Amino acid sequence: MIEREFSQSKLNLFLKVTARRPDGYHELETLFLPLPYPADVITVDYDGAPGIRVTSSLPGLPENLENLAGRAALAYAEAAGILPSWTIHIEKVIPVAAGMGGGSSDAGAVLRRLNGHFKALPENELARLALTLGADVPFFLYPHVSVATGVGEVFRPVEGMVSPPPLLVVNPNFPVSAKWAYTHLDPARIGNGDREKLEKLLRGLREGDAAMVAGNLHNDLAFALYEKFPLLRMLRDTMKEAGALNAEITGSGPTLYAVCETVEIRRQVAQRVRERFAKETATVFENIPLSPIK
Ligand SMILES: C[C@](O)(CO)[C@H](O)COP(=O)(O)OP(=O)(O)OC[C@H]1O[C@@H](n2ccc(N)nc2=O)[C@H](O)[C@@H]1O
Ligand SMILES: Nc1ncnc2c1ncn2[C@@H]1O[C@H](COP(=O)(O)OP(=O)(O)OP(=O)(O)O)[C@@H](O)[C@H]1O
Repeated sequence: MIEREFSQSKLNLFLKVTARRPDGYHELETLFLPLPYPADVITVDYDGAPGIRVTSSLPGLPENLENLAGRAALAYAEAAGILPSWTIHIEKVIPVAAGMGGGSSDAGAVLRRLNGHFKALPENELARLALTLGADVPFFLYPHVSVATGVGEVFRPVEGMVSPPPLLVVNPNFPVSAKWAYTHLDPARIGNGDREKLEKLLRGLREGDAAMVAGNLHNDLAFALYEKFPLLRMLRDTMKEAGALNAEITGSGPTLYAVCETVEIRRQVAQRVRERFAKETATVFENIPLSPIK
């Protein structure tokens, strides 16, 4: 038997680092927006030889238990007391080490599918397991627009529908690890604040007010990235000059997203990026669905 599961990506439209914990991890307040595109597709074949195998469409991506999806499957089998005979394949579309949560999303999708299939673990146990795999994994168990605190695992759902403005995602084709981004965070930025910005951002999303969304984006991890990689400043400035209301880095980067007033402006911005940057330098994801998200 083969089952399929979608593995969405995410943007952090707001990311404030509020504290550094003794174990080196950081506490944050972040607004997660799940994106149905780009997304990976995961298939789980339950009828293979004993063991867990993970393959992917992307040459060079870690396989088997070195892949986060494989580690998720093993953690599930152990916690549920199941002898696995699973072959997992990842059709990789989400850029890797991009700040879009790709590996975390695959891991979350595997946990969701396996528990949908076996129904062996209660939700709180599944959430606990997810967190052992990475800070972003709990969000990807059931991706929904939410404000997260803790290390990203305590959720306050955003009430009602949100209507995100037209968004354009641009991935500069080089990787940045989350560890690098957190290590290079200026300690002076750590602390509470910008609450008002987050509230305005949420209001902008609920009211479908693109300018209010664009004016209240925030990412504490972005500053070091702009300083280290001038290409990111060039991409951001190009998108703004081409008509985007604003552009910012998501999560630990280096992917940027632009907030546009209309789909027509988004098209112009995408075209300008494609003209100015070779496709080897930047991948443009333009067709991000616009429908309201619950
Ligand atoms: C930047 C975000 O994507 C925002 O959603 C996440 O905070 C990163 O989550 P992630 O990639 O799942 O992170 P993990 O794989 O758990 O951790 C990778 C590294 O990032 C740093 N890290 C991660 C999450 C966090 N809240 N504080 C941290 O300091 C740690 O140095 C850790 O060693
Ligand atoms: N299924 C997977 N998909 C992507 N990367 C994976 C996967 N499994 C293991 N990895 C490894 O994990 C590292 C981080 O990749 P990932 O795409 O998850 O980063 P990211 O987009 O920055 O995630 P986040 O936003 O959660 O920090 C890469 O070096 C990659 O080799």
